[in-house]
Amino acid sequence: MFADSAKIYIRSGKGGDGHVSFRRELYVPAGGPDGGDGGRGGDLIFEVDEGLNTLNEFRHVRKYCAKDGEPGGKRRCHGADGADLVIKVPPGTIIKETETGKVIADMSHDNKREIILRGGNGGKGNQHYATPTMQVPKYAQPGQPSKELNVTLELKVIADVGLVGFPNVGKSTFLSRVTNAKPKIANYHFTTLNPNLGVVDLEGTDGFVIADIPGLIEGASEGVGLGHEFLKHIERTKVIIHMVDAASTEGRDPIQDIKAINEELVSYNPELANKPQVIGANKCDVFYGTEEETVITLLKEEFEPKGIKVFPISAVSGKGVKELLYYVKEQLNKLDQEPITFEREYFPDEVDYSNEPYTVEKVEDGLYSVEGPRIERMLGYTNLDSEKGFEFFQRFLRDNNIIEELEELGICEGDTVRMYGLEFDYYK
Ligand SMILES: Nc1nc2c(ncn2[C@@H]2O[C@H](COP(=O)(O)OP(=O)(O)OP(=O)(O)O)[C@@H](O)[C@H]2O)c(=O)[nH]1
Ligand SMILES: [Mg+2]
Repeated sequence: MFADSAKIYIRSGKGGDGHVSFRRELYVPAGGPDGGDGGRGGDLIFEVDEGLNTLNEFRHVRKYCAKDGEPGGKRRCHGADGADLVIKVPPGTIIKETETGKVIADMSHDNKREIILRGGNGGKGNQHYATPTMQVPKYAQPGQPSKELNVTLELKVIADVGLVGFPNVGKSTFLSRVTNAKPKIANYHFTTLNPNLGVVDLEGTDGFVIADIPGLIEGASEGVGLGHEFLKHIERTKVIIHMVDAASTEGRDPIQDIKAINEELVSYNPELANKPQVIGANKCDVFYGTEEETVITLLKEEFEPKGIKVFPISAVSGKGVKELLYYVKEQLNKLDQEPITFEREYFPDEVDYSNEPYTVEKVEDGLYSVEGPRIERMLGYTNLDSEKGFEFFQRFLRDNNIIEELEELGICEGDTVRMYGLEFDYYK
């Protein structure tokens, strides 16, 4: 079965915690701190594998986690780094955040490898925290937490040209006529359920790729029929060949058909209206006498003033097909050669923690405590050893009104503030 989308859960590795330990040597009564640093957590990486062309594998495994970093050890022992996890995807895979549908990465063209979630840094061991005033630091930095996300993978067909139209108008017949592809052709609706790709080998040119998109119907943009699943493939094509049953073999009006499909395209994505479009007025071999001229003239009068050229063709006999292909190639050449890529809209690293709660409490006279996941996280990220880190820490307390709250509780100079095993003296 062809899978063109999959939902998975991904997680980077957590950083290993820093270690708290003290040197113990014979004849040395109180050795200094020697707790080692934790290892880095593994990154979660997506990589293009040119040999893949479906997302089938993601049907079986839905959870992907990079390895956590090991904690630091005694005697300055550095914890091992966690292994990265590399997820292989076919070219043209788009990674979106599941809940918002925002694009995280577009794995196509030059983008062959991208780190989607970074592993957490390892925490520093207590060996780093000895200062002249604190000889026995009982604190080590926790490792940075892992990052997790639910993502949706979508495989978009990368073709220069998309064949769109109602079911049964002859899209697959056309594809089989002009390319090496061998799609199923039959006289019923929705013969094609998955997009087929084919390469057009056009004399004197470097050819191009056509995708045969499954039949669209009214309401496709709202998910009716099979359209919704496949409309997204059209977004990536540069030129649209709009196939229509000009001979009305099923009794429908070709002009109304074209208008209906174009409305679906635009309501799915208004930018689709800007793509160059060419009409393949198919099944012209069915006409008798002057019928063809009458219908083609009507089509031309309706669409050519809008810049959409009409080509009478027969996908079965091959009549008119070459002319249409050369015109399509001309349109492709006119376009700016920039490949279509999807811009990044979602940034997993910029998760907003500003709503996480914290508590500021008076434990006893002269002792206060500040706690909460946000505080712990901040301490985990901050190297209090460095001047910059300490400045950041103070600014954080001020910006988040923590100092203000402490003052409201009646803190005085020289009192102690406890945060996750760390103790600070309060001075204005
Ligand atoms: N007379 C005639 N019949 C055609 C022509 N092109 C296609 N057909 C017939 O129309 C029917 C549908 O053709 P397909 O190529 O399967 O149509 P499709 O647009 O791919 O259909 P779906 O995959 O169902 O959307 C088949 O019976 C074809 O033989 C043509 O140029 N002339
Ligand atoms: Mg078909």
